[in-house]
Amino acid sequence: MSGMLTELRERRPLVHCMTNIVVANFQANGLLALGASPVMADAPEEVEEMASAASCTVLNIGTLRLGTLEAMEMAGRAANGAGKPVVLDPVGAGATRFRREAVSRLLGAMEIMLIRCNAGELAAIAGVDWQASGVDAGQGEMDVEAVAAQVARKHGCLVAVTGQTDVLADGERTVRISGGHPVMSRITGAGCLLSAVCGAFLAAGNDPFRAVATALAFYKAAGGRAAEKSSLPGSFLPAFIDQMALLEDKDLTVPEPEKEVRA
Ligand SMILES: Nc1ncnc2c1ncn2[C@@H]1O[C@H](COP(=O)(O)OP(=O)(O)O)[C@@H](O)[C@H]1O
Ligand SMILES: Cc1ncsc1CCOP(=O)(O)O
Ligand SMILES: [Mg+2]
Repeated sequence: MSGMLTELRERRPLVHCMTNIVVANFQANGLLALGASPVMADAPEEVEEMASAASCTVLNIGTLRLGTLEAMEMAGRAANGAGKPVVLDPVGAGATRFRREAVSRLLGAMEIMLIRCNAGELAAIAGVDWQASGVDAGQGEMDVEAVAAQVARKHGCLVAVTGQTDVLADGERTVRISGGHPVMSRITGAGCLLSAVCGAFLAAGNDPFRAVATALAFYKAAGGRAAEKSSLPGSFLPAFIDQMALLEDKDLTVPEPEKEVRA
């Protein structure tokens, strides 16, 4: 039986990204290195057609404008109608009122399969008091696993919260994925590309929880291996892209989920 990474490369999913102006090129190159096929498209005139044709749609609010928010709602509904997974990356959700309201509009307008965020963005979505810092995780106190599970239950989706250790929750089960390297937080777009990588794995796998856990493990492994070549941000970047192309199923360890104990 072939593994999920092999399956993904054979299927070469078309990943429709509605993304920010900072990371579009990095996201496209990372998806290509992984073995997926990226397409960036956010014009309202074409997003429904693109989202229906693509294998998944990834919505990223990093440099959102009102017109794009409306186009994202159209794309998300079209993806839902075509049975394709939608991933939301709520970049900087806690930074401004516009971003908070955009996230709640998107969550209300469509079925989102996965929210992939950092701790600060999770806090903003859950309404937990937090010191936001632009698009970075910021500072605060929160039981990440409990809050991720709560958000997953509320919105009926998977929630992946990344950082030194990643947490994936579906409201019933939780998995923690360690590894990677701190240099991953010193390049821009690591989270944005990961959200798109999760979309590619969701499109390739039949079990969404397992697909996202595998995507997180893949990304941690690529980051860890690249950091062995260079842990300086500039030279880490190309090494990271290379490792995404080089990794194989046998290099991945995907931990088993734990059942949530609820009061
Ligand atoms: N201190 C760290 N140590 C190891 N891996 C990290 C660290 N910080 C971030 N990562 C990894 O970097 C990737 C992007 O996560 P993160 O930095 O949380 O996203 P974002 O860029 O959206 O804030 C994830 O794979 C995460 O596991
Ligand atoms: C710096 C910046 N500003 C708006 S979007 C963006 C990129 C954020 O990327 P990531 O969340 O992956 O670090
Ligand atoms: Mg981010």
